[in-house]
Amino acid sequence: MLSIEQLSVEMNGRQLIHNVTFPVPKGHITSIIGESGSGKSMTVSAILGLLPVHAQVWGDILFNDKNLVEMSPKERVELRKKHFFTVFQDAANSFSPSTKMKHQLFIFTGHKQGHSKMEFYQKMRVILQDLDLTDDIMERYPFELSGGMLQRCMLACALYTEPTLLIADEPTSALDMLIQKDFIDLLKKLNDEKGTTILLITHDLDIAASVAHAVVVMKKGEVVETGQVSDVFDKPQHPYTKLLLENHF
Ligand SMILES: Nc1ncnc2c1ncn2[C@@H]1O[C@H](COP(=O)(O)OP(=O)(O)OP(=O)(O)O)[C@@H](O)[C@H]1O
Repeated sequence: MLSIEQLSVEMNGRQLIHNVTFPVPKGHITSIIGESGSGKSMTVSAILGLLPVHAQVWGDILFNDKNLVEMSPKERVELRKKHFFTVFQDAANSFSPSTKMKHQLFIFTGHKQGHSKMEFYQKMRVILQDLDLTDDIMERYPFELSGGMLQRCMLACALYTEPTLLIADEPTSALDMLIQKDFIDLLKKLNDEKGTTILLITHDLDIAASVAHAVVVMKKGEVVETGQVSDVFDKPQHPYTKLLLENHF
């Protein structure tokens, strides 16, 4: 599905990502973990083609055997629209404050897929219900909804569009503990029921342990360890992973 190979990123003469290699297998949840500044978000920006124009990138980002690094910006936007869906830390920033949710949800989903408004309403209503969101949120503005509700709206878009790859970058960091668990359960459900491949970026080891199949441990722009969650968490090999786990559990 997605394979990151020998990826390096340099900005302003500083190498921020060093020869990063890891797979994101189809149908699995892969979690990138590591402390703040370890390069998790930078790696995601490289995958999404959202690095600043002055960034230099080496290596390969292979998606279904196509190398994203070699694509034109236009081809990358097309591929991203068609196959990827991204949930960021603060959903409030993903929605425009002055537009009702129904218009924004339509733009993120039905419009992208060429559906009529009627088709969109029919499909979205069922999805919202499934996520314990009532219809009336469609008539609300983002500021009238809680952070948890907005994150669920983002997931509703993912459920609607059924992306090949869902990238969730610290999706629960802005949510309180109880809602975090609900959201993670929903991610798990999306993976279990739809087989959606998920790349989950989190600094929260409990979350990675509870939901991911595989983990990628990053430190200072490098991958220090990768493997199945049970292997890495039960028998960490790298001293940095051991330290992370010791300081956590
Ligand atoms: N736009 C930028 N220009 C230059 N350096 C940057 C930029 N964004 C991030 N960095 C640097 O790149 C390195 C990796 O940062 P990154 O944001 O990827 O870390 P992270 O693991 O996602 O951390 P966090 O969990 O705090 O978001 C850090 O040293 C950071 O200071």
